[in-house]
Amino acid sequence: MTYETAKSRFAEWGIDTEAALMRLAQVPISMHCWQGDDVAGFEQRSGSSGGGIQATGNHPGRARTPDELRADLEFAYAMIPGQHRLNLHAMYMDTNETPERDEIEYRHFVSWVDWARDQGLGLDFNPTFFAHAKADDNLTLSHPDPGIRDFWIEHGRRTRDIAAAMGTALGSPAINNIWVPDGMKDLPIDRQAPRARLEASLDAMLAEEQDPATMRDAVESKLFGIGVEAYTVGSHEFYLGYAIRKGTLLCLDMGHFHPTENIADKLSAVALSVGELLLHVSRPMRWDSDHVILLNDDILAMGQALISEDLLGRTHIGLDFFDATISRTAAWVIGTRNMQKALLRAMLLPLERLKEAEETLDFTARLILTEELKDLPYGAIWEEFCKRDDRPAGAQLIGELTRYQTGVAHRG
Ligand SMILES: C[C@H](O)[C@H](O)[C@@H](O)C(=O)CO
Ligand SMILES: [Mn+2]
Repeated sequence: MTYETAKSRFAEWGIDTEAALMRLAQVPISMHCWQGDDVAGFEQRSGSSGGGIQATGNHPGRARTPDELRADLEFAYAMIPGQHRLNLHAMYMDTNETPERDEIEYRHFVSWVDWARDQGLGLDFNPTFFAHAKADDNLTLSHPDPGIRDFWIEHGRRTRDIAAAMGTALGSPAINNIWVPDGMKDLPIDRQAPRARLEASLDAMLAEEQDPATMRDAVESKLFGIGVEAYTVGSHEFYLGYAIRKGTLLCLDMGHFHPTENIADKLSAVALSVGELLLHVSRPMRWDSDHVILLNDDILAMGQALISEDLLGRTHIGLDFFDATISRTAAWVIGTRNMQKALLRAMLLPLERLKEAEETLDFTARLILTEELKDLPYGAIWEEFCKRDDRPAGAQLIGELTRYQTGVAHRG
């Protein structure tokens, strides 16, 4: 079906496809650097990923250097319509020096900033509280040893300064997202003390005021991780309360809740109490497995919540998945495009009509509408979106992804 035919099919429902295409082009997705190298990072002194997160698989083509990772990212962005962002972790420093985590400085990341500027990308940032000897107890900011807490507080402080410098350099605030792996394998006696220590450490880390035009703090909760099955210090209730009281962003990772919970449902609930949200869009399979996101019901619901509840303006969309059993570049491209497709579908809904049916309690009309709308030609609108930005779709995309993967397969 041609775009023009599809456009008139949508117009019959009062839907303006041109407005949707323009709107979608304005939505940046923050693509996570760690899908490109299985969360290994580029520190000379790094350890294993630890912290209960681990990429599984050994598909050829893992990026081994910052240059390889940037080349892979350039290819991936060239396959994705729109202008986007890169979400960088502190462990992805690009330097011949060997700074400890509590010694990192902006200059260790300046090559990323120069590259991002050239590529027209915004940057987001994260302290790395895992893959380090001082995180081996699975306790960092909540560790009972004040020396260990101070080490991580200093690391976190430095990442805020680096994020602010990145935001200043690129003219777009960097979201600095805090996730700590802290927890216990078996049942704790005192669940309160580590949480009180985590709160005090976060307060110390965030004490210096930063300009929100350059950087913003986010906190990411979690249910459990491998090795910390019994107790996570930074649980959802902990961080929800913290974000509300301290005015940080709240990060909702779709893999960090009980498997039957609907994460899209949480947006409108927490948005009444927190100003801005960060999403880690992911696909948990029975646990926080971080599978590449599909265009499935969960992602469609997330897109719909963002559009229908008008939350796009205060939600930063980041991705968090890592699969080492498939082409890593294809994983980025497929996942990011799926997020965009979910947003596009939501932008192509006749929302006023649907909301009116709901407001008047005409649930029959609402059901008829939602089901009939599923037959509209969304694919033709998406293809037009790709075409206008000179991005491939369908068989052409498959060819490009295969060609690139073949070219990087020789890497160890
Ligand atoms: C690498 C990220 O910081 C990490 O995936 C974190 O966001 C997370 O979700 C841990 O489970
Ligand atoms: Mn996450």
